[in-house]
This record gives sequence, structure tokens and C-alpha cells, in this order.
Amino acid sequence: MTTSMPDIANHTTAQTEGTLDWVGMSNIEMPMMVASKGQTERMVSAHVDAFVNLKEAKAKGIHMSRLYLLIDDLSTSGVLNYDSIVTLLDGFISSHQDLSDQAKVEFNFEYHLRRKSLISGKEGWKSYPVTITGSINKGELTIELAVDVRYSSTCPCSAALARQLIQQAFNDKFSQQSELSLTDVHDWLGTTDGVVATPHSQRSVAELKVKLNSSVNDFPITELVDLIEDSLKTPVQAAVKREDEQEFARLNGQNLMFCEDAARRLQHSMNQANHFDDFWLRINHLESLHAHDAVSVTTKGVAGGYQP
Ligand SMILES: Nc1nc2c(ncn2[C@@H]2O[C@H](COP(=O)(O)OP(=O)(O)OP(=O)(O)O)[C@@H](O)[C@H]2O)c(=O)[nH]1
Repeated sequence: MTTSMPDIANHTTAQTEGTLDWVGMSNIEMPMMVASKGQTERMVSAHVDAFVNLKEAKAKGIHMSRLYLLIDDLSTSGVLNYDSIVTLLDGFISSHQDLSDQAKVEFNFEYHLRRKSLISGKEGWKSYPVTITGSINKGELTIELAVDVRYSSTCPCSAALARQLIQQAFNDKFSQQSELSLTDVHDWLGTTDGVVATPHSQRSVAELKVKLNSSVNDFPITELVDLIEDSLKTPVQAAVKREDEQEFARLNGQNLMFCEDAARRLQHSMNQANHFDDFWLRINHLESLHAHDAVSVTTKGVAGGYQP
């Protein structure tokens, strides 16, 4: 004879009645096969959040195991893409008939891409934090893709101030000489006295989020990474030989930017691309001059869309 187990969620009522906006699980660790446009399907180690609302004020609680098992099924037998997220969200709601009519899910993982060195022809792995979210909220489906890209930014103000010091040092060194020797100047420029000051630069992070639609089933992760790196020009590097480091120094010098410059560059590229229903971006310059960060935020500006 089997003993039936108590089923609190089904057979008891709430101690205190009330509806809840979101109930679920956070930080579920699961491998996921990810479909990313232009890449072979790849297993990632994901952290998943899964939620439904609780619209029945008297119900004790939701059925967490049902959400978990639906995600587990996707992990073991499915592929994470636009359609499978829609199916998952539908499953969250249909498994909670009478309890829920809203659902959301979030997948966080690191996605690795091979990136080429600037000059040397080498290549190496770079890891990009990716967040994919899906929700059905008041009947409206939203699927979003967000990616962070790290890059280097050199301060244009600091560069101008450094140039002024270099000019002053040049005057101090050569203004008394009646004739200037090209070789002397060339050699002097190659010393630390010749470049008496260097502008500060910083590790920076561009966060970009886009709203997807059903025309794109595989996530455009590589496209977004390429777009950000091509716009900003100074992404952090993987494999670096000296010739790559020198080119990185040149690119930094030729792409001086405040956080406003970086945001406008990316905004411009996203407006040119123009095939995302909406975008939101935040630029973070993790200042080396200050202990705080310089930040700028903007969106596509769609009515009723992302708010800054
Ligand atoms: N709702 C809810 N469940 C919780 C919580 N913390 C742990 N659980 C447990 O999650 C487990 C799964 O709940 P259910 O999905 O209702 O499990 P079940 O009754 O075996 O599954 P069904 O037969 O599909 O309803 C239960 O053992 C709960 O005790 C919580 O804060 N809220």
C-alpha cells in the first residue's frame, strides 16, 4: 500500500490572502544548447530564473516543480531559440491553469567567440556575458537579447592635456637650439622625456539590449558583438603579440572617447542597422582617473518602448 503524500500547494489555502506579481525560482543551474546565428549550436552553462504570477488570492502557492521540469526538458531535449522560449512561457502558464496568466524566464550565461588578433593573424577565445529574457505580461510577448562587451576607452581631455605637456617639454628641450636636427628630435621622441605624459584610459563596458521578433529564431549574438566592437574600435583583445599591442595603442590614440562619444557611436550603428524593434544601451567607463564610473544611456526612442 502506498502512502499518499501531503500536497500543501493543492490542498491548503493561503494563511493570508493576496495576489502576487511574480513567484518562481532564481539562479537554477542548467546546461543549455544555444542557437546563435552563424555559429554551430553550443552548450553553455546557464543560470535560469523562472516566474509566473499568482492571480488566485486564496491559493497556497504555485507549482515550482512544473516550471523546473519544463526548463529541464528544454535543457535535455531542446535548443534555446526564439520559438522554444515562446513554447516554454506558454507551458509555464498552461501548467498553472487558474493560478497564473503571466510568465517570465531569464537565461544568463557566458558565450565564447573566437576573435582575431589585430595584426599578427593569431586568434583566441573571448567570453561575452549574455542575458536572454522572455515574458508574457498582460498577454504581450517580449523576447530580448542583451550582451556586454568590454573595451578600452582613452580620455580625450587627458590626451589633450598630455599633448600640452609634451609640447612644453619639446620647447624646454629644443627652443634654445639655433638649428634643429631631425635625428635629435626623432631620438628624443623615443625617450620617456619625449612622451612626458600619457593620457589615462580605462576598461569599459558597453551593455546593449535589443527586442527580438519572430523573424529571427536563432539569437543574433555574434551580430551584436561585431556591431559593438566595430563601432567602438578598441575591444579588449584575446591573443596579443607585440605588433597587436602596438596596433591597440594606435587604435586607442585614434579613438579617444568620453562615454558620450561611445554611446553616440553605438546609437548611430544601431540606428543604421535598424532591424531591431527597439534597443537600449548603457556605456560604462570604469574610470582610472576617478574611483567612480562615467555612464551614458540611450534607447531607440520608440513610443512605449524602452525607457532610459
Ligand atoms: N510554491 C512553493 N513551493 C516551494 C517553496 N519552497 C519549496 N517549495 C517546494 O517545491 C516543491 C514542488 O511543489 P509542486 O510543484 O507543487 O510539487 P508536486 O505537488 O509534487 O507537483 P504537482 O503534482 O505537479 O503539483 C514542493 O515540495 C514545495 O514544498 C515555495 O516557497 N513556494
